[in-house]
Amino acid sequence: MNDYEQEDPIPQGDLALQITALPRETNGFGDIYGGWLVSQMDLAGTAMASKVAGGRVATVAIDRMAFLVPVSVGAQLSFYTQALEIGRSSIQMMVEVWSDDPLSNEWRKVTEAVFVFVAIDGSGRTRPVPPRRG
Ligand SMILES: CCCCCCCCCCCCCCCC(=O)SCCNC(=O)CCNC(=O)[C@H](O)C(C)(C)COP(=O)(O)OP(=O)(O)OC[C@H]1O[C@@H](n2cnc3c(N)ncnc32)[C@H](O)[C@@H]1OP(=O)(O)O
Repeated sequence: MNDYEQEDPIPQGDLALQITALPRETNGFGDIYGGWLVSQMDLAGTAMASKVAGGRVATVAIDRMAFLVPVSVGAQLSFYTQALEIGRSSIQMMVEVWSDDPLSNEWRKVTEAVFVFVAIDGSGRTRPVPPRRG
């Protein structure tokens, strides 16, 4: 079994975004385009990272990306995020995408990646992530 195979079929982290995959997001084969999925993952991760960072963040890296299964048009996609590691200015965030396919009635993980966000100030310079409260 490799790192990406599903040992535990339960989403990890907090629900950050839900969206329906529409026909306009397909590639030439009629499957949902991976690049669109990546940009939605970035939006979900940015929303959660900016909460952790207490303000503006920038995506500095995307690591360990895996597309596990194709996404069908009409699938209800749920994006889950989990902060894995918080450094001085950086936040490593696992982003998982789960699909509820109305045709097959299947609920499964379709992709995951670790995004690295960096807390920045209004001038685009790094700033420390504030200490967590509580
Ligand atoms: C079919 C599939 C097709 C898919 C393909 C289609 C794509 C389809 C669209 C997708 C869409 C994607 C999503 C785009 C999302 C945006 O567009 S966001 C905008 C793009 N990002 C940017 O513009 C950021 C540009 N970078 C910067 O401005 C500077 O790098 C930053 C962020 C100010 C950081 O500056 P720096 O000099 O690197 O700072 P430095 O102090 O060295 O590092 C800061 C921290 O980052 C960490 N760090 C820096 N670099 C890295 C790295 N590479 N790795 C890990 N950590 C790092 C450092 O370790 C440090 O951590 P701490 O110790 O402070 O915790």
